[in-house]
Amino acid sequence: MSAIEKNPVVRGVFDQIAVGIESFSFSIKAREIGHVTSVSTGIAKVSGLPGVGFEELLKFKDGLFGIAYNLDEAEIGVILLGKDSALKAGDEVVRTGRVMDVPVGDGLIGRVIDPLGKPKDEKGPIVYSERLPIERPAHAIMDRSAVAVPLQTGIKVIDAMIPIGRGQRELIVGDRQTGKTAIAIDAILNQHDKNVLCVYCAIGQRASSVAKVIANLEEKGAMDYTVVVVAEGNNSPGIAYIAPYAATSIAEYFMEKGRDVLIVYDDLTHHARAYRELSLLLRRPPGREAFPGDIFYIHSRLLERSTHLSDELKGGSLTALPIIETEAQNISAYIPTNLISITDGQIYLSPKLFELGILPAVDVGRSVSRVGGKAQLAAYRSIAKLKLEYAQFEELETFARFGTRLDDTTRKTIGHGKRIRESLKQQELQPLTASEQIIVLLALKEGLLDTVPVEKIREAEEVLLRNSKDFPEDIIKRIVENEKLSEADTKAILNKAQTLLAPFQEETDPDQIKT
Ligand SMILES: Nc1ncnc2c1ncn2[C@@H]1O[C@H](COP(=O)(O)OP(=O)(O)OP(=O)(O)O)[C@@H](O)[C@H]1O
Repeated sequence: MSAIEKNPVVRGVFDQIAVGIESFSFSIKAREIGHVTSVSTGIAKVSGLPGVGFEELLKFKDGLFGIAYNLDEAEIGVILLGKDSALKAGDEVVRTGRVMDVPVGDGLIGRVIDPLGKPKDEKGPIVYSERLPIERPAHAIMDRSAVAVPLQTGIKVIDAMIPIGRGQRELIVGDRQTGKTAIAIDAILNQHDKNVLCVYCAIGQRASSVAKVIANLEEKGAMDYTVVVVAEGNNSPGIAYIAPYAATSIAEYFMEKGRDVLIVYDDLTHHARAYRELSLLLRRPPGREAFPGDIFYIHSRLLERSTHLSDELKGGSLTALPIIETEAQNISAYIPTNLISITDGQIYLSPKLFELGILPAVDVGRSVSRVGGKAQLAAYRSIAKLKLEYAQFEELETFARFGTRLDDTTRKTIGHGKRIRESLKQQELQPLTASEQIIVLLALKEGLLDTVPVEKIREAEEVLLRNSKDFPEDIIKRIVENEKLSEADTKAILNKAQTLLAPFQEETDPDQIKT
């Protein structure tokens, strides 16, 4: 051994080099590159990627992405997330090793984005806290709590007769142009002081309709607590397909932070159609109405993510208002029946009522809320009878049309029912607080409006609403705090209402002359 080799410092270096050589392992990371074999609207067939996983994100040229969907041995079917006009057979495709995800975080509030997380407004780049996969498993049963807190929509007919609770999934269903979007937007506007964050997801809507919704939200200050996710009608079907999942991941982020969130899917008919288009192009076998076999599953796994989390998981909630468009009022078509069975109730909008100017055109008889009743504010119990009275009226009204002579009781029921119908009308973009609703509906239920001519009901109601601040403050506070109204409270409200309604009362029975 030479003198240099005996030097302990040099020996130490030699030892370290020896250990390094021993532990060195040579590894080559293979990068799988496939090739496009064919392209059709919204999808591409790719070969040469044997290791690709289901729903893995694939990168095409020019920043175009796709989701691996059909995994056949010879080639895979890919859903394209963008314009495919430049794509052609032979182009390279690279695996990314990850699934599709979206940016989430407080920075998204007030923003309009596309389902890929890119901004669609002119407010600069999106600032986000993390990225979440768009498809996430729904929370397990043990993670969930019962629906116990109301989600006030501000719409009288809904809050009083078809109440929605936080964590519920309530379908809004109706023909085209029956006011479906209007109901969802009113529900969003009503959350301004309720600390509920909102996500509005437009799928396949016309750009002009989406612009109108955003303008309304902005004008009423609702963008301060809303995220808008837009997949327009002219986007590729892949974008429309992922939109509700991306929006749900954004909403879930806030829910998991303990916030109450409301999400609107406008609408899932377009979503189902986009998925049908993709499935047919991917040559999946068509079933009923040419929809693929897993059409029920794509919607159930989406809506199952809405829930009310347990206190251990911070107690946040995600309430879903999916919208579905029917054709010729056919609620027994495939997609409507699927969604009716997935959700916890439905608000049915009737084109007939819409034509008659009864807005919102909610058909109370065909609408139901399967869980919200338990979460409804206690004060609404004092007006619970209204729903029954309205149903009785609707039945009798049909008979009355035949010109039969009516007895006194029937005449009174019809007169009362007409006033209920008139009082349930409500302009869009004007949600009412719970106390305002209770004042009007209590006066209605106790018959104070029965002596007001039907054509003056709106005016009389406006007087009540204008003066709603003059009603005893402690009672209003109790309504909001979910306390039951005592007999004394009811009396106090009715006394005040009676004074305000005095100028509208007619001495004779206003229905006497007409029937
Ligand atoms: N309560 C209301 N008061 C006054 N106008 C209303 C009310 N509800 C809806 N409208 C009007 O009815 C029209 C249709 O409403 P909306 O766009 O909400 O319907 P939709 O069913 O969502 O339509 P689409 O089928 O195009 O999605 C709109 O012009 C809207 O302003």
